[in-house]
Amino acid sequence: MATSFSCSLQAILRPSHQISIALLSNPSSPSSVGLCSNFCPRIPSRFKSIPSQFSAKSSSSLSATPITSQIVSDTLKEVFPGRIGFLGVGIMGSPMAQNLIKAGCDVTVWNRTKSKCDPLLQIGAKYKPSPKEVASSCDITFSMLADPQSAVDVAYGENGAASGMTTGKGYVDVSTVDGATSKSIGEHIKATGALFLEAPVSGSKKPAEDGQLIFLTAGDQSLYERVAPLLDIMGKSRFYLGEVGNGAAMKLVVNMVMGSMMASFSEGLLLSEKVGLDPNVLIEVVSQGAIGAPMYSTKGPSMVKAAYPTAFPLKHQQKDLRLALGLAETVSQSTPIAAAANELYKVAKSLNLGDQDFSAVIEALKAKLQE
Ligand SMILES: NC(=O)C1=CN([C@@H]2O[C@H](COP(=O)(O)OP(=O)(O)OC[C@H]3O[C@@H](n4cnc5c(N)ncnc54)[C@H](OP(=O)(O)O)[C@@H]3O)[C@@H](O)[C@H]2O)C=CC1
Ligand SMILES: O=CC(=O)O
Repeated sequence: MATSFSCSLQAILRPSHQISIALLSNPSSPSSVGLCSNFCPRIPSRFKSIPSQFSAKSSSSLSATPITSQIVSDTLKEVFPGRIGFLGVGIMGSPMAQNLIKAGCDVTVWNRTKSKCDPLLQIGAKYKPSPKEVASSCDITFSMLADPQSAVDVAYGENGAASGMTTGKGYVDVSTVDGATSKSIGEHIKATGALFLEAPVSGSKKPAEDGQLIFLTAGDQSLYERVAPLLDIMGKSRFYLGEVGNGAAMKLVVNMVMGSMMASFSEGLLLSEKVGLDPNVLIEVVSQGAIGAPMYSTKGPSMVKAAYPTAFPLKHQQKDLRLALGLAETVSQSTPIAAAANELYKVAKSLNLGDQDFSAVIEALKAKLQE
């Protein structure tokens, strides 16, 4: 109970931080300042991380009244008085739905493989046997699917979400897909009278568990504002990028860079070893310098041990590179580095590494070196 209360408190304060910061930093109320620094340590940094020109944070409904669990739950009802559906509870969808449930939201889940819903049902989620039934019983439905085909099937295939959508409802697709797929899903949703937002996320399994994702949204702005408190439960920042397709494009460009970085890092690890250096020292040097990225220090040590515990499946990284190359094609931009990286991920997939973490791309390089 204590855990779920503090989780709710943090989640509820986050969407409303502009006013809560003002109230809690009142010099006449030093104990309130203590409460803020104890319970919302991430507020200052997340505040900075949301570029004001892109964000449309909702205003606060919090008051200076001492916070009790009843007030927290009332506040949640005020910032989001609705039922939430979640379609697809794989590596990402599961912790995202879990954070909504822990924050006190009324969440109904569906997954193609039903057993993956069980841990969520145990902590209070409801279950419906099809995307259609989830959408018809919820106000807002999120989907987190593997790829364009599954996103389409779940959105407007047989018994898809669109067949349960009506005016007043909203569909938020957080899967990583290409812009054309997203637009097609948006058109089918809007044809029902409902609203559509694409909102792919940057950040992997751990950021999803920690509620630290970055949402790259585009589409209906009123829906964006309506779901902002929910995005703030699951993420640390959110960007509103305008027309449907822009969120997908931003996500693909980011993951194109990430895939190339991982391939290049793999090459460096293998070269360092070959010339007699300790690759663990290379990881340390890279991490301390200007090219340091959390990805290198978190994944590097296990890569040296040839272990690839899955956070971001390699097959999804290859899908993102493929889609990014398609995006570049639409504007006739040459992307030779991403194209070379994509070839490596394809080799890794042919070595049956698709379900391993994308850092397993190093195995494709090892195989090439042995040729
Ligand atoms: N993992 C990561 O670090 C990140 C992933 N992403 C993106 O998020 C999305 C989900 O990724 P992740 O959770 O890692 O992947 P998973 O492979 O763990 O989950 C994929 C989900 O899609 C479902 N699915 C796949 N095919 C179908 C289908 N034909 N019909 C219905 N459902 C289907 C799966 O159902 P089932 O359980 O039955 O297989 C599962 O729920 C992807 O687009 C990925 O690129 C974005 C940011 C980070
Ligand atoms: O899409 C993957 C990620 O880490 O972001």
